[in-house]
Amino acid sequence: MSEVSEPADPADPAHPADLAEPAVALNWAAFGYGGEPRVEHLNLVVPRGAAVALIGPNGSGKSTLLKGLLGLADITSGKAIVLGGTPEQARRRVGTLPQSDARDTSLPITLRRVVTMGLYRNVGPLGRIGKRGREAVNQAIERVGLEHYAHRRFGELSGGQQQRAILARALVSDPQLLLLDEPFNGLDRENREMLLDLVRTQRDEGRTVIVSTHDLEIAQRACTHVLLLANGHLPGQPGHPTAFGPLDEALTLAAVQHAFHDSTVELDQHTVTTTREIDAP
Ligand SMILES: Nc1ncnc2c1ncn2[C@@H]1O[C@H](COP(=O)(O)OP(=O)(O)OP(=O)(O)O)[C@@H](O)[C@H]1O
Repeated sequence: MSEVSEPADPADPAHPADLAEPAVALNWAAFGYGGEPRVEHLNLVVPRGAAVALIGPNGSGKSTLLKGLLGLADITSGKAIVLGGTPEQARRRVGTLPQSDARDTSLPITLRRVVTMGLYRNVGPLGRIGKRGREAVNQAIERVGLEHYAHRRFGELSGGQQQRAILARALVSDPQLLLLDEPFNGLDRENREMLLDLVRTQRDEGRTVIVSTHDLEIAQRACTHVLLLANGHLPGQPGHPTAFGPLDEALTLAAVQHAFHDSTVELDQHTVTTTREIDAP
């Protein structure tokens, strides 16, 4: 016989009633800039604890979708619910790793300071980071294996270490949703394995991860779901989804070929690779 539980308190963010809500629900949503959609026709529900691989060719709107979920790109039509509210309301509970080219490595600050910045949205840059905050910073740095580098200047770290530091900054506030924009770009094998492991751990701990990538092996090894985006058929048209669902149902060769309609798609054992015809020798 199953147990009868207490009624849910919807005001308690850690309560199961809150966790039963999807992490993201998009209802014919479109996101873009200056009122112009760059990705559209998004109709999907991401359950809590899912890890979604966001895959599509250049320009299909992966970054725009991630920015839209943070309230940093316009919602030009439809509706977007993130962690039960608007993207702006959810932002404090979302951790982000922007694309590496959006990173300023010239700032003369330590890795520890970079990670501490992940708490500013809760306390503000002039707010006091108490003992708990300092412990959270230590834990986030340890989690990405950089405890011996905490006092190094951020700009002196290798690309992979910088990526880990930004990841620690995303994790330090214990976010319920992680949005990672091409975090595997330029990583060597060791950093890549560490990041794959971290995505799996986040998911196992009940957090939701949406990770954009060009690498289908990452989807296959770390994710539960896949969202495939395609470019519009004419230049300048917004991107749109071609498949969304659990990985074993949605990540098929046909669906990938559909998304990358201007590329050659090959299936090699467990790995699917795409080559743009324009780039092929
Ligand atoms: N800030 C912006 N203002 C106006 N248009 C933008 C802006 N950022 C991106 N775009 C346009 O939106 C479209 C989608 O770009 P987006 O960066 O979201 O695609 P993507 O799938 O992430 O591409 P990539 O794989 O190259 O990172 C592109 O046509 C791009 O030129």
